[in-house]
Amino acid sequence: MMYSPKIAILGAGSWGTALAVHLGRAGRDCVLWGRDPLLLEQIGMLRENPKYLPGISIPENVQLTSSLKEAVSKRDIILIVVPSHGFRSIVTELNNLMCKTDKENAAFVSCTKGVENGTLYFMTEVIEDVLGIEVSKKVAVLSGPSFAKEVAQGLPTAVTVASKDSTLAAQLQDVFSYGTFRVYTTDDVRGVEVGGAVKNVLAIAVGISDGMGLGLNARAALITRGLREIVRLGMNLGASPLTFAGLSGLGDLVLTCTGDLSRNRQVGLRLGKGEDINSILSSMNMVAEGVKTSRALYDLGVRTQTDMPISMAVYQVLYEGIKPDEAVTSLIERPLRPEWE
Ligand SMILES: NC(=O)C1=CN([C@@H]2O[C@H](COP(=O)(O)OP(=O)(O)OC[C@H]3O[C@@H](n4cnc5c(N)ncnc54)[C@H](O)[C@@H]3O)[C@@H](O)[C@H]2O)C=CC1
Ligand SMILES: O=C(CO)COP(=O)(O)O
Repeated sequence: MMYSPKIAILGAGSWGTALAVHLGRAGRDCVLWGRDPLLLEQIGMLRENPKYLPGISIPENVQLTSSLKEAVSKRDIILIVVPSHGFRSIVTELNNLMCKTDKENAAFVSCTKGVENGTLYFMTEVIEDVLGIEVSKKVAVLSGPSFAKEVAQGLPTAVTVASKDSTLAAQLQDVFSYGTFRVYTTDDVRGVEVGGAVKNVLAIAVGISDGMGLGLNARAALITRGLREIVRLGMNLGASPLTFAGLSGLGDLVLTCTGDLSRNRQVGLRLGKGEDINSILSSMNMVAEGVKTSRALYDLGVRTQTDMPISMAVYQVLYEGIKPDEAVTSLIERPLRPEWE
């Protein structure tokens, strides 16, 4: 019998809306939840999200609600697509409002890319911490190179679903794969989360370099040495190095560092041109995860004794008032070393 799950998508920003559009087109039973009732009402009237994904029509079969309780009642799959700083509060609300049976029956899928400040938890760890679910059983991650706008436009996209539960990973692969959207599976949950979180910080670094006009050689160097940082951290956290050559590693790193649709790259470009981080952030209506993640990554680097000079330089620019050109100089003047060690 065909697997026909009921899906809830929590977060009506650009990515949540794009996923709803995609799943709606695939004929899936899905409901999109957003915290802003007025926006949800507007989306319902226009059948598009004017704030986060204008110009893209949302299929009629996508249900809409601003009631979290209603969204997650009797759902088989719950996609969490809110920024990492709001992730814990949503999961805590779920924990409080879902009945035991609904909690036990649902699979929880993080579509968020970041690390929680303070705890330094990845999103599946936040889920486990709050819901007390063994990660191996009911948790998955969806990640990879996937600009919301392009997914919503139906352009070819390949992503990765990671879960320790191979049956769940295969079910999600089947649920999401439709049209030009291809899904691969892996059991390396932590590796996929590391790649998705760190690439946002590195995209800020590449944006800074490009914004300063440092050229294509510098861009390639930052991406390649940045990948080295992802691999080092990932391996210190028990991930498989192979994961970082995949879609959620190199794939998303290249996309975010070079694609102008990236909000993180845009933050970097503007920093590189001399703008102040506070004025950049106050002008944006969307999240650039790398800004908050760079702080958590700094702490994670210290805790795991991982050498991550590019990520650290981004942290210094964002939080310690170091000027972009000083950060570049300090990277270039580092002691010379073998490429692999
Ligand atoms: N936009 C993209 O192309 C992609 C984004 N992602 C990831 O998806 C996550 C969400 O990003 P976007 O949808 O792009 O962000 P966005 O900035 O477009 O929208 C964020 C949404 O979350 C809501 N929100 C913010 N704080 C919240 C909270 N505390 N509780 C509940 N809702 C809250 C906002 O109202 C908004 O609806 C991020 O981790 C991002 O890295 C992943 C792949 C692609
Ligand atoms: O994660 C993304 C694409 O895979 C989106 O990147 P930004 O958050 O930088 O826009």
